[in-house]
Amino acid sequence: MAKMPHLVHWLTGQFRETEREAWYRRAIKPRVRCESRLAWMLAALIFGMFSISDYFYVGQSRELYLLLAMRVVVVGSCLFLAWAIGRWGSYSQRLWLHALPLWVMATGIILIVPLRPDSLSTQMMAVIVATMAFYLLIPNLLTVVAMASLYLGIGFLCASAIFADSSSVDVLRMALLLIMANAVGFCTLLRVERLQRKQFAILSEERDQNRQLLREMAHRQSLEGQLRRLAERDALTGLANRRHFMKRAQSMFESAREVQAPFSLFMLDVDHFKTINDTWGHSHGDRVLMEIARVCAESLRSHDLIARFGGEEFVVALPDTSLSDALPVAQRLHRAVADLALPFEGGERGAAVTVTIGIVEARPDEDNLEVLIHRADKALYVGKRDGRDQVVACRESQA
Ligand SMILES: Nc1nc2c(ncn2[C@@H]2O[C@H](COP(=O)(O)OP(=O)(O)OP(=O)(O)O)[C@@H](O)[C@H]2O)c(=O)[nH]1
Repeated sequence: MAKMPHLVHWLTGQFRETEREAWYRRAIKPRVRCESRLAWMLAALIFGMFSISDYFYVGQSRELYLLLAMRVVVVGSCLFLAWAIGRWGSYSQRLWLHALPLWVMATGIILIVPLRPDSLSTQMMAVIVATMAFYLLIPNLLTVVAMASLYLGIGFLCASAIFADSSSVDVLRMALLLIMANAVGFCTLLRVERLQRKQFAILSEERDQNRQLLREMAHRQSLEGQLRRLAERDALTGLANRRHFMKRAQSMFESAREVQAPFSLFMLDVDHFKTINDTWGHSHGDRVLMEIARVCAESLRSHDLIARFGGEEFVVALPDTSLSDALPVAQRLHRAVADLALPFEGGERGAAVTVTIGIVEARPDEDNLEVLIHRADKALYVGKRDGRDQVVACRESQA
């Protein structure tokens, strides 16, 4: 958890780190734009409405027209600036745009003193309300508001002394009231600024932790996936391994039995693989196995299952396939392997590799996958015994 007391400046209420402060201001930009626009529209409306009291104080005179002209300029400027803030106010880059209406409004309030010197007490109240509104109603940075409020207070006191002939005691009384209003507004806004930033810091930290957590979860899931694949795959050929084959083939076999669909299986064994190893080396033998795995996998349908059963032996499960349909598939694999041209180290073309395949179809009463594999093995043995390089189907009579 971040150390909050050191995070925010005690006097300005801003983050000490400029990067973080800029990030915060960017984050609250839309809200500030919207609230500022509404607040300035409201402030301009109220300031404009005081034209009614102008009429009662000064009557139809030159001062009234001057007051009306000044109010129109201030209201118009504030409305224009409210629109500009809504459109361009960024709060982090164009701070002056947010400060400008404060200074315009403050100038308008100060200018009332020479034009309506008789209503100083009402104006004093208006200044206090305006000061509080600067601090609490219109979103702005504390430093910006404090400067504008200082300008309003000093300007008003000076105007009162010069144009309303206020005594020094009255000016002092008004100065104390303004100091009080400023102190209350400053402390309240400082508290709000600090609280909002602390809240933002906590939220960002939580968001960072969540993101980190999500990253870790994704990493963990991908590791689990990798581990699962490693546990299910044969490291050399990338095909399913024996254990995974038994699990999946069993469920395929059971599904086929449930709907009484045909189910075939064949065992494929590389001929004279020992000789290949002994003649060309173990790594060439590995390449032969990988190539056979590749061509076999490419020749099968997506819902067939091929696995390396062990050594140079492969097994294929063919759901929804009868023996008569499995036979051409096995012959296709047999041909594809025979057509393989496996170059040796140095580019020399290798001798043809052949395979023997034993095929079997599950009987309707058969419910044991191991027995089915055993029968396919027997057909394979027959093929090996009869000279290899062939496809042998296990007929009922051979079972
Ligand atoms: N290169 C390589 N050889 C392997 C691998 N697994 C098993 N072998 C070898 O495969 C050979 C299998 O030999 P055998 O069981 O006698 O079979 P074969 O020579 O193919 O003879 P037949 O099957 O009767 O045609 C052995 O020499 C094993 O060492 C492997 O992953 N890579």
